[in-house]
Amino acid sequence: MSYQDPAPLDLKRYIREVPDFPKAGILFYDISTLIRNADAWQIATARLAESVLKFQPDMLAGIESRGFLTAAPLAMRLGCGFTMLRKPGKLPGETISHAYGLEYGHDELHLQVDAVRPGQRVVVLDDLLATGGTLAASVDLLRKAGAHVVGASVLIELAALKGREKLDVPVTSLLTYED
Ligand SMILES: O=P(O)(O)OC[C@H]1O[C@H](OP(=O)(O)OP(=O)(O)O)[C@H](O)[C@@H]1O
Ligand SMILES: Nc1ncnc2[nH]cnc12
Repeated sequence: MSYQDPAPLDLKRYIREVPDFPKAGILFYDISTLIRNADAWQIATARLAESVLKFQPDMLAGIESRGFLTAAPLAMRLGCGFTMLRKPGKLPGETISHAYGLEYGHDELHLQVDAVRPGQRVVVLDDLLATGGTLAASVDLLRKAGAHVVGASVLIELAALKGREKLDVPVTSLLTYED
């Protein structure tokens, strides 16, 4: 059964653009204003589900923290498991990690070594693709844990930063900003 969009809603109207956050020169795309609107968030989630469904995932992986917001409702909707890629010091048990650069700094992600079963089809979710460092690190970690990473999906893509070029899996995005 395929999802029928009830209205041609322009989701970009719900993304707040904040200049110079978190530091000078960065234009921050704030999804708070999208997710606080029930109708807009429901439509965004449904459209995202439609784009993720074609990867036929067994499991969705969400990236802390805004990636949890996109991945968790989709996992429920698609009947998939959900696993978390987390910032340092948050996950118990044995983890693997990867440090990476961001548009506005550096960070590190961790994944539990037993987070996925070998060969499971995993789609990694985030709210936004900028330089691609975060998603590239996530794909790397999921593969080290034995996953078959079949795709990556985001709400927002900042195309000028060419993050997509860092990824060797197909990427879907709902809203593309050219600059
Ligand atoms: O493509 P990149 O240049 O790697 O940037 C994208 C990442 O940056 C933001 O996360 P942030 O680390 O700010 O964490 P948050 O989700 O906890 O706010 C965003 O949610 C993505 O995860
Ligand atoms: N410009 C931006 N807006 C919101 N989240 C981001 N993550 C990385 N770059 C970002």
